[in-house]
Amino acid sequence: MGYRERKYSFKRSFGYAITGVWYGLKKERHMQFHIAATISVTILGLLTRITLAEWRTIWLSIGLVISLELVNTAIEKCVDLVTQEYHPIAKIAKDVAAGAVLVAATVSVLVGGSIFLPYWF
Ligand SMILES: Nc1ncnc2c1ncn2[C@@H]1O[C@H](COP(=O)(O)OP(=O)(O)OP(=O)(O)O)[C@@H](O)[C@H]1O
Repeated sequence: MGYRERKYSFKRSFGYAITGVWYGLKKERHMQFHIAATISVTILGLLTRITLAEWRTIWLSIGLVISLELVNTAIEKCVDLVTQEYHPIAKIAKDVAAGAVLVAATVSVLVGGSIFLPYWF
């Protein structure tokens, strides 16, 4: 049976997904920036004593950015698998995927600012 026809158990599929997250954390320099930002925001949130509702918004923002960074990495890898040559469509695919991360990161900064700034000023 080819690997495409195999049905994996939930536990095994979960293991593959964790491997994917681990790859993103280890190899992607942008991901390391997101992790540093997550740690900083968590420390600031604890020091500022933000509310549970505010933590939920922060967690959603962090999840959105990190998830999109993982999808961006997956798209980059797929494009590289298809072509190592310059191709205008490869450029569009990678630029649009990177744009999705940029949009989410910008919204997260706005969310963080709108939560923290009123406490501080
Ligand atoms: N095959 C290609 N054809 C055309 N343009 C490409 C191609 N590969 C990359 N690019 C251009 O170079 C940019 C950077 O691509 P690259 O794959 O190095 O991603 P990156 O953003 O540097 O990601 P990372 O640093 O996380 O690997 C892309 O956004 C795209 O504009």
